[in-house]
Amino acid sequence: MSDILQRILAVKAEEVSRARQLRSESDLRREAEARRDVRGFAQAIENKIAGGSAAVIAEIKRASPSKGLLRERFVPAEIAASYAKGGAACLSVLTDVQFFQGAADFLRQARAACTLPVLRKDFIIDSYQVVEARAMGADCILLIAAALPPSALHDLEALAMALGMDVLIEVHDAAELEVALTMKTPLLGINNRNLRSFEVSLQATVDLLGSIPAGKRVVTESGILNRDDVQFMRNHGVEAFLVGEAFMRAEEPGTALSELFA
Ligand SMILES: O=C(O)c1ccccc1NCC(=O)[C@H](O)[C@H](O)COP(=O)(O)O
Repeated sequence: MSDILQRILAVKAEEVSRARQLRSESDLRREAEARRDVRGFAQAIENKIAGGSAAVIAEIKRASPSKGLLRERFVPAEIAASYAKGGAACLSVLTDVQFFQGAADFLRQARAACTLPVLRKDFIIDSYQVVEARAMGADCILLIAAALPPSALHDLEALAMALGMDVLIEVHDAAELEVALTMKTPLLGINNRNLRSFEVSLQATVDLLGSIPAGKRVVTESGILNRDDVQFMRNHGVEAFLVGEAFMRAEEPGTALSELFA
C-alpha cells in the first residue's frame, strides 16, 4: 500500500504528461520569460524580520488530505487581501486540484488582489511545472526533498532561479536536510508534518535547528495553531512561519494572522 506522498507524486507524473500534450514546454517557457513581474519572496521575508516582526507565509488552502475541507466560503482574492491587511510577508497558494481542491486560477486571483510575493504550493517533480509556475505568476516554488533525488532538486532549483523565482526547499528529517544544505537557496522549510503518515510534531523543527549553518533562513511549516506554538518557535530563534489551517478556519484570515503573531 503506497503512502499519500507516493500517490500524489504518481498523479503529478500523469498530470505533467497530459499537460505536455496540450502545450509544449518551450511554448510555455516563452510565456514565462515574457513576464517581468517577479516579486522578491525571500527578500520580503528578510524585510519583515529586519523590521522586528515574524515573517508569515500565509497559506490559501481550501482542503487537505489530512483534514478534508477547511473552508466553505473560499474566495482567494478576498483571502489574499485580508492576509495583506493582517501583515503577511508572503502568500502560499495550493494549486494542486485532486488532493487539495486547489487551482492555478486561485494563485492568479490571489496575486492580482495584493502586492505580496506568492509561492506556488504544489508537488513539483518536473521542469514543466517550474516553467508553468512562473507563467501563472508564481514568485517562488516549493521543492520537497522527500519527492526527488538530489540531482533533480538541483536542476529544478537552477531552472527556477534562471526564471527569477526563489525556491523554498522543504525537509522533514536529518537525511533530507543533508541534501537540502547542498542547494543554493537560503530558504529552508522544515515541515512539522510527516507527509507519509500525517503525524505533526513541532519538535521536528527544533530537532534540526542545531544542524543548520548561518546563511539559511528556517521556515517552520505546519501545525502552528495557537500563540503557544508561535512562542515555542520564537523561543528557539525561529522567525519565519508557514501557516495554513489556523487561518483557513477563521472567519477573517488576516485578523487571525495579526492576532496569532501580535
Ligand atoms: O496538509 C496535509 O494534509 C498534507 C498532506 C500531504 C502532503 C502535504 C500536506 N500539506 C502541505 C503542508 O505542508 C501544509 O499545507 C502547510 O505546511 C501548512 O500547514 P498547516 O498550517 O498545518 O495547514
